[in-house]
This record gives sequence, structure tokens and C-alpha cells, in this order.
Amino acid sequence: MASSAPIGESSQAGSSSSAPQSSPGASRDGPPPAIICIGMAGSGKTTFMQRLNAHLHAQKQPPYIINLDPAVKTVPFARNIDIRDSVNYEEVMKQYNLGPNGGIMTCLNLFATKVDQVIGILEKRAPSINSILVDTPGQIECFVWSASGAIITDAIASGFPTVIAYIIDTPRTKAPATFMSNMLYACSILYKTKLPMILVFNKTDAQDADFAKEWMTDFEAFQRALQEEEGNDDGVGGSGYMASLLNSMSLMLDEFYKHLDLVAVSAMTGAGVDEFMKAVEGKCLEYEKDYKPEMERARKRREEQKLEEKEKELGRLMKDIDVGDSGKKREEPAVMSDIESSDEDAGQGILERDEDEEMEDEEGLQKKHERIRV
Ligand SMILES: Nc1nc2c(ncn2[C@@H]2O[C@H](COP(=O)(O)OP(=O)(O)OP(=O)(O)O)[C@@H](O)[C@H]2O)c(=O)[nH]1
Repeated sequence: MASSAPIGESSQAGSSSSAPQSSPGASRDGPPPAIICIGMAGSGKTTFMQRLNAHLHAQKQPPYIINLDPAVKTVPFARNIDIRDSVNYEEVMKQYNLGPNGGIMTCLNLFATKVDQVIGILEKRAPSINSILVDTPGQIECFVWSASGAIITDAIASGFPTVIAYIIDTPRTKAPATFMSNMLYACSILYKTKLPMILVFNKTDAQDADFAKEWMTDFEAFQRALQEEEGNDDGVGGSGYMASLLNSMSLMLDEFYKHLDLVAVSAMTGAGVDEFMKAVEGKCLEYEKDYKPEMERARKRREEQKLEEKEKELGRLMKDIDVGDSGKKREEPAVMSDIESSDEDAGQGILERDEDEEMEDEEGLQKKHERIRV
């Protein structure tokens, strides 16, 4: 179990008082939106975050930034909360004898045990911040498919209107089959997180995203492109099972596209960032209207189930006590909490950074890590 760095306080979080109306946070009452950046390795998540950060700073609406990538060496922007302050990735790998992906997942697991503190800090900061940006590990599955990824995402989404920005490397998605694979992945993330999603076609300075817009709005155009890729005229994707698989998948995706916004951006040049922020506003409204009520219903169901299970367990325990004590009466616990173990660790460990903190060099990081024992 990772021991924790002391909890620090930032006095520099962005102020909303001077926020221009174009900010998603400024035009809303209630909590600021959270944007979780997810994308394949190398799709440009970090560069996109850097661009958003610069854009929001230029508008005098500095975002609140959380880095959830424990393996990243350097991050080119200031973070308010950084997973690397709580867990030492190298140390975790060494101590638990893990590979790179296992190391990331274990770091996320350790961090997830402190998520209530992160939410506490965010709630405290909420009145004075305009938006929350969350960077995730490049090993997408470590975050999206891990229990800790879900715990962190759910915790943020339960308090803040949350939008998933799925970053796509446009030049690498030009081939119809790759495009479809990427869309299927986006579909699975949408299904897993159940949060509003924006498809961010990045690197449009190198390859425009017109083809993607066309394929997402014109089913026949995509079918034609698939046909051309396979180099045949006898039906999409050739013959046999492959043809029917591609046909069914593209039909399914056609329905899925209705729930998505597509934005073409270049994290490198800054093109499309305004459109992205507008899309975030739209998705925040969607979150309030559709996602939040559904999430609350799901949470209520889970709580009811948990209570039911606890009652069953308590019943079993009482029976065991009666049987095991051969008739001798024991003192019964007064309340449920008397028989539950308490998590002593739960209230400590998250360090909130000073926004003015310098970007760490290797030496600085090393020193920080020495404070952190895993
Ligand atoms: N041409 C171009 N290159 C970009 C753009 N955005 C990012 N890149 C490049 O893409 C590469 C990967 O960018 P990163 O921001 O590190 O990508 P990432 O998704 O954070 O990477 P991981 O965290 O390792 O998964 C870098 O070489 C960037 O310079 C863009 O808009 N245009």
C-alpha cells in the first residue's frame, strides 16, 4: 500500500469572476465541467491538453488539471493534482514485480483508494474554477477497462458534468477498416463509461477530417470506401463472413454516430479548439438531461443492492454466532459499523499542487518520489 505525501492546498486555482461567456464553466450555474481525455497511445492527448490549457489561460479561465498517467516522465503544463505525487510507478513495478501495464494499473488502483480526497478537493475548488481537465494513460485499456479507471471516472462524473474527449490520430485513421476499428473502440468506451462523448479528430494540420465527417453522415459513402479498400465490386468487404461482419458493424456504427459530436482540431496549431469548447457546452447540457438522471438511478439501485447484501451477511453472521457458541449468548453488535472493518488509510494521501510549481526535472521528481514510499 502506498503511503502518502502530505495534503497541500493551492491558493492559485482559476477564478471564475472574470471569466468570458465563451467558457463552458462561466456560462453555467453549478459545478464546472470535467473533460476526460482518452485516446490511443500517440494520438496527441498530452499535446491537446497543453493546447486547451493555453487556450483557457489566454481567456483568463485557467483550468484545474489532473494527471492520471503515472508513467509519464515529463508533463509540459502545470498540474493541480498529479498521480505521480501519490504513487511511484518505478517502485510499484519493482516491488510487485510487474511489467509496464501492470505497473500503471496498480498505480491507478492505489490512487483510486484516495479518490474521495480528490473529489473533496475538487468540491472545495468548484466555486472558483471554470473547468477540470483530466489526462489519462496512453495505455488506454489500463484506464478504460480497469476497475480503478471506472471508480475514478464515476467519482468525477457523480459530482461534475463530465465529458469524454476521445482523441483520434486522424492521419492514422484514413483507411476505412482502421476508421471502423477506432469507432468500435469509441463505441465500447461510450458503453463502458456511459458518459457523453466528443470525437476529437486531432492532427488535422497533417490530414483533414472531411473523410470522417462524410463517413459518419453518409452510410453509402463509407460502404463505397470499404469496397474500394477491399478492391472488389461484389459487395462490401469482399465475400464470406468478412463482408457480412463489416456490413453489420457499419450499420451498427451508423446508429452510434447519432450520439456523438465530431470536432476536427489540431493540437499543434490550435485550429478547432473553439469548436471543441462549444461541443463541451452542448455535451454538458446532455449530461444534465440524460446522463445524470440515469446515473442517479443506477447509483440508487447499487445502494439498495448493497444494503440488501449487507443485511443478508449480517443474518448469516448472527446465525454463525449462535451455532458456533453452543447456545451461549453473545453480546450483539449495536450497529452495522460495529462489525465492519474501518479503513484507517482512507483519509490521507492526495497532494494538491501549487499551480505555480515549476515543471519537474528528473532530479525534482526523484526527490519527490523519495518522500513517497510504496
Ligand atoms: N502534426 C501534428 N502532430 C501532433 C499533433 N498533436 C500531437 N502531435 C504529435 O503526436 C505525437 C504524440 O503526441 P502526444 O501528445 O505525446 O500523444 P499522447 O496521446 O499524449 O501520447 P501517450 O501519452 O504516450 O499515449 C507527438 O510527436 C506530437 O508532437 C497535431 O495536432 N498535429
